[in-house]
Amino acid sequence: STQEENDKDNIILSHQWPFYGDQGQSGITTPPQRHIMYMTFDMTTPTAQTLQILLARWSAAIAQLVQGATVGTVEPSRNGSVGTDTGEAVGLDPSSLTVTIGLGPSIFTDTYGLKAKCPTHLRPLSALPSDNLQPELSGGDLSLQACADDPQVAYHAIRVLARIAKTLGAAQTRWTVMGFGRASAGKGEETPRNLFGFKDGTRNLVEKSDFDQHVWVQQGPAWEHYGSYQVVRKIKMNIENWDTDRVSDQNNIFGRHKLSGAPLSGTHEFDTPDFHKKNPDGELVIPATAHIRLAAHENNQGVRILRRSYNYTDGLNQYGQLDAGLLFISYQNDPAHFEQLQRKLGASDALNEYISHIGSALFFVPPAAKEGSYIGAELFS
Ligand SMILES: C=CC1=C(C)c2cc3[nH]c(cc4nc(cc5[nH]c(cc1n2)c(C)c5CCC(=O)O)C(CCC(=O)O)=C4C)c(C)c3C=C
Ligand SMILES: [Fe+2]
Repeated sequence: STQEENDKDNIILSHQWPFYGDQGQSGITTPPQRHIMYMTFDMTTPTAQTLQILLARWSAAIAQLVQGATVGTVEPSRNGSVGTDTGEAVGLDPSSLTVTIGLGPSIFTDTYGLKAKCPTHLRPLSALPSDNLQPELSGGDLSLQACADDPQVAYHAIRVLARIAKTLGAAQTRWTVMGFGRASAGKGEETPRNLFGFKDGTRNLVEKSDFDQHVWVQQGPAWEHYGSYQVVRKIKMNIENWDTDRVSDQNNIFGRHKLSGAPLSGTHEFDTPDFHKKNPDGELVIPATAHIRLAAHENNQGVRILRRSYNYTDGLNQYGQLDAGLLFISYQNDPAHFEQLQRKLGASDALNEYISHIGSALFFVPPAAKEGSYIGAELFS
């Protein structure tokens, strides 16, 4: 690659994103970093005050972490003391770290006196066709999405935040996924590939006007504005079977060409798909069951979602096959938008032969904290 490309890459890799702000939390419309450490938590306290302290401590810690700083002493001077920060990110730069906090439906119950504050559209996701969900990979009261260009920086962030939660007696870990090779592109980024070898994120949302229309909550109580709904699906991909399939068949499954990413109706990656085009035999060029036909906004009353997914691997399964897939994450201003798309995909997508949705959760991601405050502060006033 050219010197110019190297410079651009280095600038992106050493970036520092703000934690405090007036609009949405970082890690949503932020151009996807290379790695993710995603974790959910179950509350272990019935006390609203402990939840409040947890959100305040997490916020203060994240504000430090995104600057490449530790959350406290690594090597205390007093002999025999335990360090506050675990130390494995010392010497690594901020690496574009963002940590995004999500609140699950179960936070907004009488237990914490928060029933009346429940975000307008927050509730458990509906059961959807082709769901194969495992309870131990689903749900959670809180979520943390740490993304960074260095996996060790993302890992460290989650590790110290989980430790804070445990020390407070506030929350314990529930399920986690470590992901790599961002499977969606931000503005100006080249479209990356998922583990099926296809470009993923070609027709994703990248413009601010689209974020305002489809991603950020702009209605309802003022504190919800610039919040968003985070849908997470752990989707297992049957890689060995996929690899035995003819590429022409794979192209028909997505409705795009594998190498170029162009829609089957066009020649370049960013050509607009023509869903009406037929071949000389009168057959649809983008088949009726193609993934992009079923998911496109043109065929879904204009519904659009922001995808921010990552590839993951869990090593090998009990048969010695690759145990891997997509940690699908989407942001939208109403979870019903995701459900509308997945209801259709789950019923008819040709891709279903090769994938299985094994984990699922929904969280409300509150707006960013103002300097001096913390995420979710409005819940307690
Ligand atoms: C319910 C939402 C979606 C799920 C779940 C989903 C799973 C999934 N997708 C791929 C790979 C690709 N998806 C692509 C496009 C695409 N996918 C969704 C939604 C879901 N995908 C949308 C809304 C779109 C855009 C459709 C359009 O407007 O054209 C593509 C094509 C390239 C692109 O535009 O991103 C690929 C490839 C996998 C592998 C997967 C589950 C494992
Ligand atoms: Fe997709």
